[in-house]
Amino acid sequence: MAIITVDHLRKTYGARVAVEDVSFSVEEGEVFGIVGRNGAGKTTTVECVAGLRTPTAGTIDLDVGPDGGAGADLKEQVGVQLQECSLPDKIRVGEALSLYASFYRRPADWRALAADAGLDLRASFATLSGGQRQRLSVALALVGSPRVAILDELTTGLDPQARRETWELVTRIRDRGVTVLLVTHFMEEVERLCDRVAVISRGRVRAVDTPAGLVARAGGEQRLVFRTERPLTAEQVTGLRALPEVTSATVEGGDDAGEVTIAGTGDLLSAVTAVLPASLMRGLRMERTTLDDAFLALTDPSYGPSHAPSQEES
Ligand SMILES: Nc1ncnc2c1ncn2[C@@H]1O[C@H](COP(=O)(O)OP(=O)(O)OP(=O)(O)O)[C@@H](O)[C@H]1O
Repeated sequence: MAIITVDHLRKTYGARVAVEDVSFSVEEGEVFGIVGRNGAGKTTTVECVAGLRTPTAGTIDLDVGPDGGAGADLKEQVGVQLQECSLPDKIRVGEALSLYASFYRRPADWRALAADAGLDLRASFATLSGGQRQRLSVALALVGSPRVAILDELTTGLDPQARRETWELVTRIRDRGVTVLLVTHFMEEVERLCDRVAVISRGRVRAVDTPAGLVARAGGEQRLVFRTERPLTAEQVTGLRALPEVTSATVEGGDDAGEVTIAGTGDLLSAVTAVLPASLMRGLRMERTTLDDAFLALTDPSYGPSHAPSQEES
């Protein structure tokens, strides 16, 4: 069942079109990723979903409460962690959480949230590391017991250990049944956390799929690259190209130094070694299409931070 349905969302800031035409739906209980280059319109999209910005056109349906996710109910049912978590330096973790809890009719057990996020209730905000601040911002987003958590660029700037701890926290949130809308730049994060993902480029959705589905769309191909001691014979090349697993076989140079690249699908290595003994191959390596390749193929490199606005509008 879809808990969020975004239909032909458009958002402009004055003459600037931040989101041109975005549609997707998020199923209850999934981690749904929004990925795109800088300035693609990700934050604007999730801010519209959170009710923090008013769409210029299009609709957003949230199936989160008896009144369809409007007004006070929306604020209670959607927890938001936006890019920067900023609190007064001297406020303690426990004070921040209990203050936020007081805003809600049905607050979560904030002590348990802090424990789950590995936070010391007595620590002041100024003393927290980047990872601890991000985990505090997630705990603050969850303090109203929302059914949907929106997490925007949660792990940007974190070291690998802090990033992993934050990923584990997101996994636990999902395991508790909270639907997660996750904005990210990191394909590794998408692979680890997201059930499905929308790729946004220039304010439009280019694809909505599982991470594996996106890789498959980009070809999902494997490449075997190696050199041979002796040049391949014409029969060997013809035999390789005739294999059903092989989509192309190219030989560069054609002499002893020639590099052979065989692209294909399925059990490519077994198929190729049945025609060409592995003992003939030198420096064999296998390359695969990655989620990074898929992301780059789906997004437009000419759009980026250089399109930043000269002034803030709302
Ligand atoms: N308040 C605003 N006023 C004017 N323009 C804005 C405003 N907020 C965003 N924009 C512009 O709208 C476009 C989309 O911005 P948005 O922040 O949604 O992109 P993003 O994909 O989240 O980017 P990033 O990954 O850099 O955070 C950009 O060109 C941005 O400069």
